[in-house]
Amino acid sequence: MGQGSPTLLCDRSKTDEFTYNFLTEFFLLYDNLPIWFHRLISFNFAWRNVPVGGASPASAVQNYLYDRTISMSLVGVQALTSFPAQLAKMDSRATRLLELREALELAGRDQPPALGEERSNVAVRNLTLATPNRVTLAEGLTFQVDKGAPILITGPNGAGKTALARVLLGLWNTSGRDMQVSVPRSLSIVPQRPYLAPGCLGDQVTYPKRFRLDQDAGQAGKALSAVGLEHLLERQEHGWNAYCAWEEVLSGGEQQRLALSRALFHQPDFALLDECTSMVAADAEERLYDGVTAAGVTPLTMSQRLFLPKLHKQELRLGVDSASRWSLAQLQNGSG
Ligand SMILES: Nc1ncnc2c1ncn2[C@@H]1O[C@H](COP(=O)(O)OP(=O)(O)OP(=O)(O)O)[C@@H](O)[C@H]1O
Repeated sequence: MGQGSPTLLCDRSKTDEFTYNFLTEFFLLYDNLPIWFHRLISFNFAWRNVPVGGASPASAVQNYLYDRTISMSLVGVQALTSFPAQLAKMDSRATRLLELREALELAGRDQPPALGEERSNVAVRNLTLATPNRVTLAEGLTFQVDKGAPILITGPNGAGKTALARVLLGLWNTSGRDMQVSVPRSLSIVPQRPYLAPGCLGDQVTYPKRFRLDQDAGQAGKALSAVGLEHLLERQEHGWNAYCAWEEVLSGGEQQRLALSRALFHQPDFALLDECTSMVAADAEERLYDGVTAAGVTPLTMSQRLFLPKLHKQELRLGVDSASRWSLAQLQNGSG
């Protein structure tokens, strides 16, 4: 390098020094950028950034090597500190894979819910009801629901009422020695918080089927009146074809009634009614349930309390303080 070179570099030294410091900081912080890039840039600036009246290129290289040693050490320390977190992530992935393998093995061994088989009743035998993280909610659960003989499934919060609904719908895994869970194909659910599909008023009643005015208006009209929502048809300017954000326009109780109207429209043989009238005025509940049974739908009613006992034949109580944590009783008032 000639004599004139340092003078030229001195003129640019302030900017270069700032850029050098900035880039060094940057690469120290974001060490996941390729190390070679860091080396290349740093070396380039170290070579050019000789301070005013100062060091030779040789000492600039020395500075660079010193910086690089520090930065590499920091990179190493950072890698070491992040290692436990990475290990935990790997461990959780491996655990999930093992769980999946176990679930697949179990599915091969135990009988899954016989969703494909046509059955005329709901039959559950020796079921161990458990959450996905294997907290047992009930053991040896056994009951049967025949057509026309509604069952009331009660229990406090967290007892497993919705969990049982999920098992019957085939959404949760089942286990238990000699276990049997058989349900008819014609089984639907009316949940506590209904899903209101984007679509017209007709679509809300016929969900998941798309509403066809010429085919569905009659049956949908009957279903809407049975749940006391016939006024919606008049209230909406476009009748069945009215569109709006239903979850904003309808009250909680109206949304629940609308969800119930779906069961009356489709008329499945059995329906899991999971606290589906919790927001409906108490004096209207009985009429709604009468409408369900009159439509030939047999309810499996999930409720925290003994609810409309005269409409149900038996009570399955979950969360009972015994070894198996459930009990089954016939209801004397069950209507025939
Ligand atoms: N996806 C899930 N993973 C793990 N545990 C769950 C899951 N869903 C529910 N649980 C647990 O399963 C237990 C039973 O829940 P479930 O919803 O069936 O109770 P419930 O009897 O319907 O209660 P509530 O009357 O409050 O609706 C609860 O302890 C709940 O925390």
